[in-house]
Amino acid sequence: MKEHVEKLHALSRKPSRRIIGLMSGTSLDGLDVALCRAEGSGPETRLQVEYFKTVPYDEAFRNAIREIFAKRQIDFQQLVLLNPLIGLQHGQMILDCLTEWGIGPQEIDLIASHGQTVFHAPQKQHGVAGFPNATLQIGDGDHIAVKTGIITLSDFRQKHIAAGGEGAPLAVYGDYFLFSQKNENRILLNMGGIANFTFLPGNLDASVVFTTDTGPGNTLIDAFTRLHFGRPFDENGEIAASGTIDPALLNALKDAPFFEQPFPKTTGPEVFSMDYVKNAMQVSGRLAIEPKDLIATLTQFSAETISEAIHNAMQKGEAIVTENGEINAMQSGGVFEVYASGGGAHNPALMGAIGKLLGRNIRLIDELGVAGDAKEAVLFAVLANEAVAGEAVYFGEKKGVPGVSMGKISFPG
Ligand SMILES: Nc1ncnc2c1ncn2[C@@H]1O[C@H](COP(=O)(O)OP(=O)(O)OP(=O)(O)O)[C@@H](O)[C@H]1O
Ligand SMILES: CC(=O)N[C@H]1[C@@H]2OC[C@@H](O2)[C@@H](O)[C@@H]1O[C@H](C)C(=O)O
Repeated sequence: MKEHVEKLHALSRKPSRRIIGLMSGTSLDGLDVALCRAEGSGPETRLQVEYFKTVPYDEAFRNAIREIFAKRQIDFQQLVLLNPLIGLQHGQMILDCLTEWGIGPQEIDLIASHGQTVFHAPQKQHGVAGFPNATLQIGDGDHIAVKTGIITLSDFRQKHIAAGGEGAPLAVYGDYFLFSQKNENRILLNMGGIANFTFLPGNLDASVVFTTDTGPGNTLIDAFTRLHFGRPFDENGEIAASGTIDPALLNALKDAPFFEQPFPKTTGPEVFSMDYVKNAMQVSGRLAIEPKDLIATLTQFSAETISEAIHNAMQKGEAIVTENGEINAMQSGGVFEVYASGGGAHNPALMGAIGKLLGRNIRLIDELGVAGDAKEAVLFAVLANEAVAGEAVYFGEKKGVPGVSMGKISFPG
């Protein structure tokens, strides 16, 4: 119906847009809902977070997702049923947030929905000849649009893959638009289930902006804290702080092809799973390790792989992009600031270890005006803002940051 297209056209010309960004990540802790007001677009984007809430998932919903999450073999019907159910649940969670905030759905211009990643399979990881990079996010956007009455953009990662990327990390676009600062080289480190970072050069050159996953953030710490301690995560890193790092197990954990791959690269719990850890325990002869020592070692594993990735990317180097578009090193001269976000920023054991390994104070993204827990949801609001109101931005020829608009549009009627 053309009224919808006309509405979209009108909101692309509004001086500012109210956009709800949604993120539910690999930790399955809940849905992050960020109500943002965005003005302008691209590097001129100005964004204010008006409201933010993480709506926790109940145990039954979380378990239903876990049945199919990051698994090679699943009950196919469960996947099909969850696709609309997650859309409906997310739609209801948005309506509940709006009621709590005293805002009507008609006051919102757009929803930007990440959906739930159920399987991430970059070519380098699946290795199946003739098949492309692949990733799947479910939680259908049409269901969110119809449930809320709000135009919804969803399924952002497919365009990134279609344009040559691995479908992640997508944070890089919003990171560049919102957090670049002249004369300060910045690393924005996000530690969710999986950790990633964006490099923002102090000369603001978009063609040098770069992003990559580094490996596990909290996913393994969470899984083994759940198994051995019956808690969802190692609150404030207390278990890690009470344990001793096991060097043999740590070495075995770090022995994976992912860590040898050039930047940019992406991964997920498909690789960094409980079986991955059990295999490393076997290889290193540490099957009987004390649970608290295991948590300490897994925390150090995340800290070392994060720090080494940042260190390797930031070393002095001439070549930034190799002939085939891979990243060699940054022209940072080793001078940069690190700003952390995501749940891992609340874990002092992890933060402390990274600071020690990098020999610098790790700052919090909150200093730059956005709460660390809200950042990923905010970044999807930025992607939706770009899709409806942005101009083309050229990010150079390197891999991982194609200059394309992302998100599929669902109209409510
Ligand atoms: N106080 C705390 N102490 C230790 N860890 C914490 C604390 N608060 C949150 N976390 C960690 O943060 C995790 C949630 O992080 P976050 O919401 O950023 O992940 P996500 O968005 O689901 O993952 P991803 O970014 O990989 O998709 C929790 O599962 C837990 O491991
Ligand atoms: C496939 C997928 O969902 N990847 C997530 C995950 O969580 C962190 C890391 O792995 C990152 O690559 C990505 O999310 C963020 C939001 C991103 O795309 O920037």
